[in-house]
Amino acid sequence: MSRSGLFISFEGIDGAGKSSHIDGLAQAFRAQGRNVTLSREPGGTPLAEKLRELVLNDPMDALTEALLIFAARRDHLCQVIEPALARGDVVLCDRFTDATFAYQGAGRGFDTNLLSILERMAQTGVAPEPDLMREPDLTVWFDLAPEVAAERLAGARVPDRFESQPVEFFRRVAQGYADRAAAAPQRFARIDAAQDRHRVWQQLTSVFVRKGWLSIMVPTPGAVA
Ligand SMILES: Nc1ncnc2c1ncn2[C@@H]1O[C@H](COP(=O)(O)OP(=O)(O)OP(=O)(O)O)[C@@H](O)[C@H]1O
Ligand SMILES: Cc1cn([C@H]2C[C@H](O)[C@@H](COP(=O)(O)O)O2)c(=O)[nH]c1=O
Repeated sequence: MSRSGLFISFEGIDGAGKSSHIDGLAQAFRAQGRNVTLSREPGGTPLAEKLRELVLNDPMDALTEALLIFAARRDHLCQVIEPALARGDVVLCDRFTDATFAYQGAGRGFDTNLLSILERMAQTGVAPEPDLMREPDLTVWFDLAPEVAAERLAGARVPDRFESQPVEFFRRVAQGYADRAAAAPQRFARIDAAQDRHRVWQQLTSVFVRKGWLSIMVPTPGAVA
């Protein structure tokens, strides 16, 4: 029997802890017989990865930044996400369009009406249903205070154009995520990312079990039985 694809995005401010859990979820889905496509934004295709390098490192104005991000997203949808969903894969994507509304919209103060127009242009006409604007089936939001995220990231890596922003920027980004979640509560699952890794993993997997997408609670990756 063919299975429907699932498109799941992971969001949160830099350092919230998303990436620490995405591989574990991929393993959990694979253990239950699902094919998984792992990807990230900006990025996920050779072209989009080149655009990622520019967006994360080169100075540019806000419109250029938004256009490059949506160009990368369009390529990613065409080359990776839609084909994977058509095969019935579970697509686990580290960030998607909510990041654009949170970072470029709330963080940078870019016009969100214009972002909505770009979103419709970039995300429509790729799915088999011609009028469908592709969006995630579920968005897992790792909610963490910017001060805690900054402590976790301190000294961990050389900061890029976003990571080097002051804490006030991340307060606006965090509020941007909260607003997006409030506007689409049926799509969002909030994770309290201030908990320790084990509890974050438990809360995360319980979301998937409740939806019927994972059939059992999955042990924390690396945990000794
Ligand atoms: N629950 C946790 N408690 C304490 N530290 C954590 C927790 N989860 C992750 N970390 C640590 O915080 C740092 C950031 O985690 P991670 O890279 O997973 O975040 P992220 O949301 O993917 O960040 P980014 O989007 O900036 O890549 C890492 O050093 C990681 O080991
Ligand atoms: C998709 C997307 C991302 N960003 C920012 C957010 C992060 O600072 C970086 C990506 O780095 P990560 O370590 O892979 O999380 O890009 C953005 O500003 N707008 C977006 O749409």
